[in-house]
Amino acid sequence: MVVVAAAAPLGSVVALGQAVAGVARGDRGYAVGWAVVAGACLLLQWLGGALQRAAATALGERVDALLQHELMRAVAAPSGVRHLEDPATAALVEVGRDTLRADWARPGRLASTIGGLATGRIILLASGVILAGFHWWLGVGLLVAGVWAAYEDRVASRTEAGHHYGASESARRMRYFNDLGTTPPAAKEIRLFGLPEFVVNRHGETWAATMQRVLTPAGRRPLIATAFLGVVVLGGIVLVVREAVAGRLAAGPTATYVQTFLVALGGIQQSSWSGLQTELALATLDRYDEAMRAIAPAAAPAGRGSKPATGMPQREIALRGVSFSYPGTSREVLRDLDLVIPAGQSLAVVGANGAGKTSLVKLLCGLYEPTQGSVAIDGLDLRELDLDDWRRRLAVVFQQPVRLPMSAYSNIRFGRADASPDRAVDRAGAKTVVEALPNGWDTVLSAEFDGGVELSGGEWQRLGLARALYAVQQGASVLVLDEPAAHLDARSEAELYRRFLDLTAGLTTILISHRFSTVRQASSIVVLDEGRVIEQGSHDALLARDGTYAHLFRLQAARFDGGPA
Ligand SMILES: Nc1ncnc2c1ncn2[C@@H]1O[C@H](COP(=O)(O)OP(=O)(O)OP(=O)(O)O)[C@@H](O)[C@H]1O
Repeated sequence: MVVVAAAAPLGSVVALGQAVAGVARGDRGYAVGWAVVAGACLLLQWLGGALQRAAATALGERVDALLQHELMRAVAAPSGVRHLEDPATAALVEVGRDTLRADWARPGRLASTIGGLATGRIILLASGVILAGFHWWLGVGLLVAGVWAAYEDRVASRTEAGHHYGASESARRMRYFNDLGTTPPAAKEIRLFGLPEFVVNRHGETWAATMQRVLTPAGRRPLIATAFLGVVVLGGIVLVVREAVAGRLAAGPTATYVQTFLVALGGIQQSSWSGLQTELALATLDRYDEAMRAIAPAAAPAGRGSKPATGMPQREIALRGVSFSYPGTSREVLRDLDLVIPAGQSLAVVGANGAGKTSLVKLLCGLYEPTQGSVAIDGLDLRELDLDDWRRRLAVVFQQPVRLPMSAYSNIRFGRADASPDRAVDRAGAKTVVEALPNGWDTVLSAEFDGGVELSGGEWQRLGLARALYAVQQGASVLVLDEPAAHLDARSEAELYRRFLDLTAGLTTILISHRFSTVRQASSIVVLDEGRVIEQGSHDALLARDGTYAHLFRLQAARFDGGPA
């Protein structure tokens, strides 16, 4: 198709030259015949172009989708989330992901840009050969001018691609301000705090700063190359016309040579545009490779375990000497922490904001590994266990349960085997939520989709609890509840407390909560302070000890009773 795309315009030039020669000679048949050939060439050029575009689009879309999938797979492969929080890797992944979507830099464009580049180059070469038939040095001159212009274009394109990536940090900031100003999540606060103007201005300032770098003035060399090309083309045309006027060149070849200059210019322009797009797409591929290389080590950490976690925990979950810092930070959020959670019992974890409660749960789920010490299940280090198998034993409700923009049923089932969700929903107190959905279990839980609905924070939390109880129904035996009542209304919260022992019976339960009315029902309670266990015992034992727990408990009780307990 590339050859057709290049040959057709040149064929029409030669054919038109012959047609003009026929007209000059008064040979009607000859002229009409070649005019038809020229028309056929132009038609072929149009048809070839359309086919080439269609094929390139189909191929390009496939290439882009494949790259997207590979990137998603690579990002999802690591069993932990550490790689997503390393700023350098996260930035690379984001650049890779964004540019795979950005129309101007999609690698799939290579399918058409390489074709355009090749077509332009063939046209230039063939034009040089045709013009060499007039004067060999004119053909060579055109080739030299075209190659030089193409080279300068390529250098400029590379610089431009570099600028685009160099500016990716500010591009991200621009998108952030754009989202702040135009999407629902921030809309309320932005207006209430009188910030719309501020957001628009910050977007504008970031744009101006970015453009200052991107739109650098062209150097002198590209200008000289363009001027040289102009001299060759204009000078060549003048020369051809002068020879014709002097009677040394017939009408046919005159028409052919003049048109050849114009077709050659079109070819150079096509190479130039396709070259820029090619450089941008290649730069995206470079970034993509870099991102894939950066994630690769996280996907296969040395010595990842494979021992089955079937039936675990039978005895206990034990954290021994555990210290932990988040990637890229030096602050220890857990410090030399020792904690044993007996199987089949409930443990409540309390402590001030930022004490490390959720971080402890993340270690338990194997989302991060301790910086020091170990998390062991029935005496086996978590690093030796098959993590997927261990996670099937867990039913976790995080503070903000993930909200899938899918059916209510998918939100409950969440990767587990098919079964009736009714019992789990009933036990979680989420029955009224599901009953109110317009399409029942099939209702999509996002207003962004047709027929979808938006749930409140409390309704999502009840579904989150139902999701966890469904997982228990499917074989999970460790229930982790991180602030399960934070968004619940007073009645739902009271109901949850009332049924806490029923919901957690026989399960190893870890409950994180600031609400002492739930906490007190756990078999054992630990108080965390700055990443350490400072108190542990039953509710009564901790009250009798009259330490931090007793103090916090009385403080909360006083709020409800209207005076100190
Ligand atoms: N992804 C993260 N990267 C860096 N630091 C983090 C990250 N997540 C949490 N932290 C820090 O770790 C500390 C402990 O956080 P954690 O979420 O474990 O506290 P918490 O006890 O659950 O608090 P809360 O009661 O407010 O939920 C906090 O100081 C927090 O800033």
